[in-house]
Amino acid sequence: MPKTAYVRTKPHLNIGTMGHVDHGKTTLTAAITKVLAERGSGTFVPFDRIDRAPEEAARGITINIAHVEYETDTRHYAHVDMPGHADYVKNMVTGAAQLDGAILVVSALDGIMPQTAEHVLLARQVGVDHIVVALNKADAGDEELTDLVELEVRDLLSAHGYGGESVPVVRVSGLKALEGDPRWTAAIDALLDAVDTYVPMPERYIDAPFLLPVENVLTITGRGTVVTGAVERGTIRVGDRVDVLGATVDTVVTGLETFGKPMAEAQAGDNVALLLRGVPRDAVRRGHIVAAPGSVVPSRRFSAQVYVLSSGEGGRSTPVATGYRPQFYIRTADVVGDVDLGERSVARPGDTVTMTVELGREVPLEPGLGFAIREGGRTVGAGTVTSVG
Ligand SMILES: Nc1nc2c(ncn2[C@@H]2O[C@H](COP(=O)(O)OP(=O)(O)OP(=O)(O)O)[C@@H](O)[C@H]2O)c(=O)[nH]1
Ligand SMILES: [Mg+2]
Repeated sequence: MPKTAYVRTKPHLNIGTMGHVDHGKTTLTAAITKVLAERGSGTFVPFDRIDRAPEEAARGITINIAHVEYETDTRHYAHVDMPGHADYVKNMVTGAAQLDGAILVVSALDGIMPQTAEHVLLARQVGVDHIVVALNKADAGDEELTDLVELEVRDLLSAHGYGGESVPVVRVSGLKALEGDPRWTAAIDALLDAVDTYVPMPERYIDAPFLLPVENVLTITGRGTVVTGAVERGTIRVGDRVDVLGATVDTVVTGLETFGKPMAEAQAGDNVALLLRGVPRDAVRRGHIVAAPGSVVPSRRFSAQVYVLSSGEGGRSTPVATGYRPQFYIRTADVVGDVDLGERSVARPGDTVTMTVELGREVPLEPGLGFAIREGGRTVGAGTVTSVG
């Protein structure tokens, strides 16, 4: 049976749930899909379908299972549920998830915990400009305590430049909404209204040459290799030629889908799967870039402005010096790089410094591109490319 095509009737945005382990991100994600499915504008995705490794669900030409899609009255959303897992935090810090807004989930029972603060800090650094707060587990929380947690969250957001007084804070219960309790399904509606109205539609660079950072690679027997990811800029159609940088091949897009539905044209902001003609499965990896032919030139050397996280923010407790060799997370790529701090030669935690970096391999770079610096599984710095070469 032919699949129903994706029809673009509403603006598309990418959002996600973030927050401390066990505060209820996945339960809330499932509850959102359930409430919207009952409204007739989406498919219910149960908890155990969201909360499993992408590899296990890599079936057909489809999107990374960490994403779910749904529609409100005014918008189409791709929603990525970010477990406290380091790999997903990594997606967030490199901007691979390309979040236009985020739902910060805070348990009303526990209040702000270390990852609540870490995620707010990272969101700020990667340019997520709008956060809506879900004070979850409000069914089990004491009202006065919940008021205190709300104050605490608003303060945290203000401290990171989010204007805590004006950020919508909605008291929800993912668990009770999943059970169909009308008081709490109404709270999910209120949360979605807050997202619809508070997170503005971002500018999309639809006219720029096509670029997609590869997040995941799959094989479909008999059809070929599929890459998935969010389109960073431009548009693409079946039959278009593309370069795969990293794999250094040129090929043709022979299939195009979003959330399992074929589409005629994908554009900046869309989460898509591209079927590539004649590209061997092991030639393409996460971190490679699919781009309009000749539109980007990869390089190894760049200068950047970098903020070195303080130990209180989860960063290092000791300075870094010229010769430091951490991992650079640039788009979906993870590349080792040699740091040169020039005359300054050392940078202490909490400092903002300029540096030049020599990467271990070439990647497409451009001024303004954000990246994270990680070492031993934790984020130690965040920066922006200022010049290339
Ligand atoms: N009382 C109550 N419990 C909840 C609610 N939402 C989630 N829980 C419980 O909290 C626990 C954690 O929920 P998850 O949804 O797995 O939390 P998470 O934030 O996705 O956790 P990680 O992905 O591991 O970071 C589970 O036992 C849920 O049943 C809620 O609204 N009320
Ligand atoms: Mg979870």
